[in-house]
Amino acid sequence: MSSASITVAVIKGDGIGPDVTDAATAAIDAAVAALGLGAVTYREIKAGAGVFKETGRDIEPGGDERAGQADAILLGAIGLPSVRQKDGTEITPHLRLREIYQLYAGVRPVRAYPNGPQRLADPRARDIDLIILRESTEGLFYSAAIHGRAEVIGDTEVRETLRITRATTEKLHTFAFNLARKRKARRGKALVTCVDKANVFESMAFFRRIFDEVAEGFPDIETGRNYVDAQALDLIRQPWAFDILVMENMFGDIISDLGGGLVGGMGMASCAEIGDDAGLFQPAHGSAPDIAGQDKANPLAAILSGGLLLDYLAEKLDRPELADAGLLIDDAVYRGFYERLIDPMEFGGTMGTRDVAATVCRLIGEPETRDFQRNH
Ligand SMILES: NC(=O)C1=CN([C@@H]2O[C@H](COP(=O)(O)OP(=O)(O)OC[C@H]3O[C@@H](n4cnc5c(N)ncnc54)[C@H](O)[C@@H]3O)[C@@H](O)[C@H]2O)C=CC1
Ligand SMILES: CC(C)CC(=O)C(=O)O
Ligand SMILES: [Mg+2]
Repeated sequence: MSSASITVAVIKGDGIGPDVTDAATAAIDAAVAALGLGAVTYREIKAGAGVFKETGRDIEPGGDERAGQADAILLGAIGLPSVRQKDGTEITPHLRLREIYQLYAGVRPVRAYPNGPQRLADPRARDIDLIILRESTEGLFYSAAIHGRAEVIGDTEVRETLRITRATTEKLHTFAFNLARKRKARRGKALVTCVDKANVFESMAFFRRIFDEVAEGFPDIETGRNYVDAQALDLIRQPWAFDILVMENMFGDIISDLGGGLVGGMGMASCAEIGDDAGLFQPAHGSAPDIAGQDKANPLAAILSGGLLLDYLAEKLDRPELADAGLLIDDAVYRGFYERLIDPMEFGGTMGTRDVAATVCRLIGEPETRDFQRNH
């Protein structure tokens, strides 16, 4: 078993970003320590609205490059509504990182835990376990990734481009079907639904056509097609009926917050952004300025993103034991809810950021946590 050091670039960012990032690194450390897998080296990179306010740059010099030199990138949250560019938009170096490293596959799990937070009264909502797969480099975010890409016509009109390319869309759908095969091996079933607006937009008809083409290569996986407006309805009406939802960038952004809300709130919304050579892991939520600095943020989205990071490194570094460390984080969160040991303030509970993080880390270190969810 290799115990070569793992290097993770850490961008804590703004608002609650630093607090939830500290929680994620603590959980990662606890998981690798529990399995005796050696140490993780963290290299911090300063970026965000705070840095922009101080220096006029959204990331420290050389930060974009150094982020890509690590084995993976861990990010908290970036942005403050009070800090804006001259064009009126916020500070978004993370969009640029997605573009530079072509992190096209935004994996955003939406999962209900037993005794965990619920927003739907229907008992079937206990079975929610789906993945929003959000294309993360193009779509309607293409103009936003790099400032100045929008077409500004004096003070009378602004045009943004919705870009769908065959190359990225083929990779995205292939990623979706490969993920479906992995989930089928574990759960016995898999369904990939293409979520689009192919009734109206040519770009979306193209997105769906490529979905159909890629699907032909995966006859073992069930497929579905849904318009995004109907999908929003279905996610409230019968979210348990879905498995992997693959969609354009902007749709994925919006549907992700709906997904977080379904299983409690944004503090449950983890995220992996994966490209061919790099991966960035961050909660799907923002910097939550309304609760920043009060120890109120739920760190579970960041902690679960840390689990996704370890799972990613298992494959990237060819160290399968790191996937066990990732599962240990997942098992600890599962056990924490199952045994009612985790009670975040986000859901009216008593536990602040540090308390939730400490509880998860303690559970990670207890032998009975191993394989907990598979035994329950
Ligand atoms: N990936 C990123 O770094 C993102 C950054 N942002 C930025 O964050 C700032 C705030 O944006 P908002 O639209 O308010 O979205 P937000 O996700 O920060 O907050 C939305 C709501 O969810 C709550 N919330 C979010 N995360 C939480 C957590 N971990 N625990 C408990 N409650 C949580 C907040 O208190 C707020 O009520 C903006 O500057 C925005 O641009 C927004 C989304 C993603
Ligand atoms: C740049 C971010 C503010 C976009 C966003 O909301 C997200 O990535 O989920
Ligand atoms: Mg978002």
